[in-house]
Amino acid sequence: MNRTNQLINLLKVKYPLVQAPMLGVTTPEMVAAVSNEGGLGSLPVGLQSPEKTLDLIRKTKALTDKPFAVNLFAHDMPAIDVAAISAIQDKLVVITNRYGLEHPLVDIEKLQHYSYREQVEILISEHVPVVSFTFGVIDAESIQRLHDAGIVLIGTATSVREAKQLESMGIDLITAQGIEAGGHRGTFFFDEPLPQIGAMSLIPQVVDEVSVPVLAAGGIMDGRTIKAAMILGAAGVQVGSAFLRSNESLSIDNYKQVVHESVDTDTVLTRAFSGRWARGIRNTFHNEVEKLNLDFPAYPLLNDLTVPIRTASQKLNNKEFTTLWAGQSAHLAKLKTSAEIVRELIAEAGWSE
Ligand SMILES: Cc1cc2nc3c(=O)[nH]c(=O)nc-3n(C[C@H](O)[C@H](O)[C@H](O)COP(=O)(O)O)c2cc1C
Repeated sequence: MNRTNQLINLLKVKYPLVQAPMLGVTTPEMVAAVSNEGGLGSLPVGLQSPEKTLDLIRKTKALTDKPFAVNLFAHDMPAIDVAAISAIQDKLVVITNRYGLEHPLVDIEKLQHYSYREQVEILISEHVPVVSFTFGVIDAESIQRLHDAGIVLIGTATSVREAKQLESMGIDLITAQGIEAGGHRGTFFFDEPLPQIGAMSLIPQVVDEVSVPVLAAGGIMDGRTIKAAMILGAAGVQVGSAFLRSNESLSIDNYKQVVHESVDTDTVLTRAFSGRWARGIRNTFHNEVEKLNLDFPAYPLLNDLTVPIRTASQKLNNKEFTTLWAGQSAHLAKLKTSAEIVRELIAEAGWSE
């Protein structure tokens, strides 16, 4: 069986097309629309409480009876150095004051402890068919429990070394995330410089080194890029930025507009919002935080500190103090329904014939 058929059989989908999980952008409506069209929608629940996770899964199930993936963040919570984090918050307040932005302060002593382990129980009891994850590998016991429940696992790799690590832990499918990709890098080996490998180089090298099917991610926006990824050896594709401007996207109007007007050089990698490297369209917040020369705390501590700033910015439809995560090809994203986007991708890829 070729790798695409293997992937289709594993995921129980009609087409080898996965909508990338995009926390803050993806809605149950987007996930269901993609799955209903024969692709695999992915519901992001990284950093969400068990209650919210359950609610989102149930909302999605109410909209589709097709398989969809639920996406976790596979990191552990770091220890919190209250004094150091408070000092960073003080620096952020100077910025927001200067721009007259509302900034409710975070009580650092009460920062929530996220653990994907609590979510694993919900995924099992809700009989979720596919679980994907980023920011590392979930622990061996969780892998075993999810596999015992018949759940297919997809991990994210940004280098051959990470892909091999995922395969060695028994992960069923690997998303090879090129440097073009919007949002956070899935990188999880921190003993080497950040891998910055483009999809064109990453996909064939990962495909050569692992035996499980590989999903290509990063810069895939249309039939041309799908076909290129498949020629490079991908079994299927994972598409994110193409859905940024969809009707079902949570992104504020200004975000959709700036994505539309963006050019190839507008996105950059930044640690400004979360302490982890992520690709988005540069704005005032990036520039101001970069000037601070912060000693970035482990994820998600800076993320927690910037949530109120982003929320305030979004309320005002202000694009300067919120995340504008987008891939290098985001300019090609279309203002359509998610179902229309999927149908177009399938037709352009030549899969509907
Ligand atoms: C707005 C946004 C949010 C994202 N959030 C997540 C997430 O929650 N989990 C995840 O695994 N990947 C996340 N990603 C990365 C995507 O899974 C995927 O790698 C990327 O979108 C592919 O590149 P493209 O944007 O060029 O299509 C996000 C990407 C974007 C653009």
